Amino acid sequence: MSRSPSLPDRPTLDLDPESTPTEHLAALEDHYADLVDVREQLEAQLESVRDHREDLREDVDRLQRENETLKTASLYVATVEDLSEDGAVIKQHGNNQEVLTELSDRIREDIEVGDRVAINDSFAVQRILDAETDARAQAMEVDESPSVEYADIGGLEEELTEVREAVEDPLVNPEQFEQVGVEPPSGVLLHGPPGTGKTMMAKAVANETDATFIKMAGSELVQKFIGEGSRLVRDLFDLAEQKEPAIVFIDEIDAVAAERTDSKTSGDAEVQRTMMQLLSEMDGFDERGDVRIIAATNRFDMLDSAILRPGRFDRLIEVPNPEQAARERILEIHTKDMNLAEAVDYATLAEKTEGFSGAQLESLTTEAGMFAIRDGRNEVTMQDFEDARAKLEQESEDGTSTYATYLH
Ligand SMILES: Nc1ncnc2c1ncn2[C@@H]1O[C@H](COP(=O)(O)OP(=O)(O)OP(=O)(O)O)[C@@H](O)[C@H]1O
Repeated sequence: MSRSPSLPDRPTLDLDPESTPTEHLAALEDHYADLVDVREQLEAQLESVRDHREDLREDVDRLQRENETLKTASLYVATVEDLSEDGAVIKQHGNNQEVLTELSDRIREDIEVGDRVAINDSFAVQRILDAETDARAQAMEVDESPSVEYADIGGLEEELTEVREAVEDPLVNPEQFEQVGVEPPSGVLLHGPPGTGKTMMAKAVANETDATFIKMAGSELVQKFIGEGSRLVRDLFDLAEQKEPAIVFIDEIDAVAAERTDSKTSGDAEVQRTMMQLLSEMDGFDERGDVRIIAATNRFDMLDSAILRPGRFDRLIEVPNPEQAARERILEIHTKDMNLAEAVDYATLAEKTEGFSGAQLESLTTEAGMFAIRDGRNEVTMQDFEDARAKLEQESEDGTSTYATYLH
């Protein structure tokens, strides 16, 4: 709010040249008195503006402190059950404790019955949270029928066979496992550098088994509020059960399943709780029906061994960067709709792209196409691929490429 006090009028001095010296002096004295008066008014205004500035400073300090507390303290989540003159009746998630709590003016303006709110240790409402459905929709990607096919994946034949055995067979042919008397593997963990086709494989299996693909990034499970991460894990598995057959894909699982360090911060404990929820969902998996779970990580070395125990992620599949033949195949897949000059040779291109991931090879083909377009041609030449490679390597050296560390 801006406050601009109006300034007093500036006194003027009109001396009559005809006046006597006595009148002259009287006029000057009057003028002096006016000036003193204005000065007093201005000083009073200055004082009040200073007071106002002090008030504002105090407000800023208080808000900063509140902000800090909000950022650092662990908060609990509750639902607003009722609103009255006295405040709000809220029910805390997890223990279902009902409490009547007063509301600050700021919160009172916006709060409604049914809202999810963040509360502190003294049950004071700190924030109104986004609607649950939004949080859920944001955190999960649901694809009823992904379009990736096995044929779209270059290389990774053995890896794909393993994934299919562990995920597809139990969905398509469960009797086989019953007849032989073995439990199908619970969870499959794909590990390897970024952009090597882990997500693609999970999507392709979902497509080929007519299962719904439900993806959640591990980083989404690391939530600010106590109980929220575990709640999302429960939501994830409940949704999978509703949509069965379904494939649950948890990307970046290391975000919740990294080996604990010595730190005992509350954030760490919360991540630990989320992981325990994930493990317990997996342990109770048999009753879940046709739901299979695939997880992926680029940081296998960091994982907590609890997650790798039998009955959990007990099928580990490494997904490496592609070898020569696989690189040729990936280039072929990603150029199948491109108009290539005759001289474009996959084997030579594959030789020159050692160390590239599938995702980088895909960027290479797109970049090569862009060079042709910029040059006004409708045919992509070997030189375009060479220019594209130079550009990607340059970006990798400058650190502007997402895959920088994987380029040699
Ligand atoms: N083996 C492959 N065959 C064909 N295309 C591939 C292959 N690997 C990666 N790609 C291309 O790269 C894109 C990214 O791959 P994907 O998302 O499957 O990688 P990811 O291993 O899951 O990576 P991240 O670990 O970064 O999540 C794919 O959409 C695809 O176009």
